[in-house]
Amino acid sequence: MDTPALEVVDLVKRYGATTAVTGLSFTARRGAVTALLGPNGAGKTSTIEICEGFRHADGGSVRVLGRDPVTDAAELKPRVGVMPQSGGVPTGARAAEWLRLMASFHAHPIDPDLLLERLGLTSAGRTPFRRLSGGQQQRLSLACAVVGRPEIVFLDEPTAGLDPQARMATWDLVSALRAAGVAVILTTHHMEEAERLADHVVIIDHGSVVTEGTPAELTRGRRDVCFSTETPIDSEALRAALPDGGEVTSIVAGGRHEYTVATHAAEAPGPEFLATVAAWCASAGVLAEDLRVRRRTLEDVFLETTGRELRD
Ligand SMILES: Nc1ncnc2c1ncn2[C@@H]1O[C@H](COP(=O)(O)OP(=O)(O)OP(=O)(O)O)[C@@H](O)[C@H]1O
Repeated sequence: MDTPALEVVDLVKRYGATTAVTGLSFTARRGAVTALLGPNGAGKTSTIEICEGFRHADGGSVRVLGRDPVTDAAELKPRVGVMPQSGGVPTGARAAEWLRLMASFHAHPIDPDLLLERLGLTSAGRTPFRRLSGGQQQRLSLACAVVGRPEIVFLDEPTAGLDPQARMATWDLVSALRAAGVAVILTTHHMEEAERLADHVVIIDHGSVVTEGTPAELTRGRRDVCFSTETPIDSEALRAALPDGGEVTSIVAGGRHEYTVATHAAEAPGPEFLATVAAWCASAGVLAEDLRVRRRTLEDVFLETTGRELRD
């Protein structure tokens, strides 16, 4: 079996009295995108920075391409791409010159001009880093991380604050890296990003893994029945009509009442559950518009596993 591109075992990181990472373990494959999801302060950046060799662990172990990120740093440097959350490029450096310089450190780099074009940065090539927009700075950092054709690349919130076009260009690049056999490790707060890009999702909270799997595995077997109405319904009466009790929640959006009906049964609601909801609506004279079975999303799973309270 292939050795994993990244292996994190029982990782611990403390900052004074704060334990940011508490026995965290996961692995990441080559040719796959592994997404680390977690609320603010969950320990994602600390974990990534230890993997990058920028921070020392207080316990556990990390192997990047089978090597130790601190003691084998020199050997790993040309094989590992790093896009930090911010910075990494001198403020006065012109975008294209800097990327060409980065490319010159590698034996078989991607053509820097091609990469600039791909990320929509060609016209900003002569602009010093500090004068680039936030989104352009981010894309240049991404270009620097991948120009050397790394075997593994760490992207810390690569699309935070990007407009939809720039986000799409970033997603395309991540998909191309994956197809080329690169192990992509990314942190993100965008559930859609994880759902679309990730082969493996690791949800982290309070410094350890709360659940992990493919997006399909994580959302499997979880479905709700949803519909909307012009006027409010008697939610309690609908709940009472459900075979297993179930749960009816509602929100008001755009002046409409949107209902979500979930089952408490272990298995996903089947055709009869949908029929029960439809039959109750008919008997109550409720026109259930947009009635559908909705697969639960990664965002639902994220909120279920990490809770709804706000973090510092
Ligand atoms: N250099 C530091 N000194 C002290 N505490 C730190 C330091 N870096 C991080 N922490 C603390 O460690 C915890 C984990 O932070 P970390 O940045 O790893 O989380 P995160 O999951 O990346 O969060 P975010 O999504 O907000 O980027 C937080 O409580 C944070 O305040």
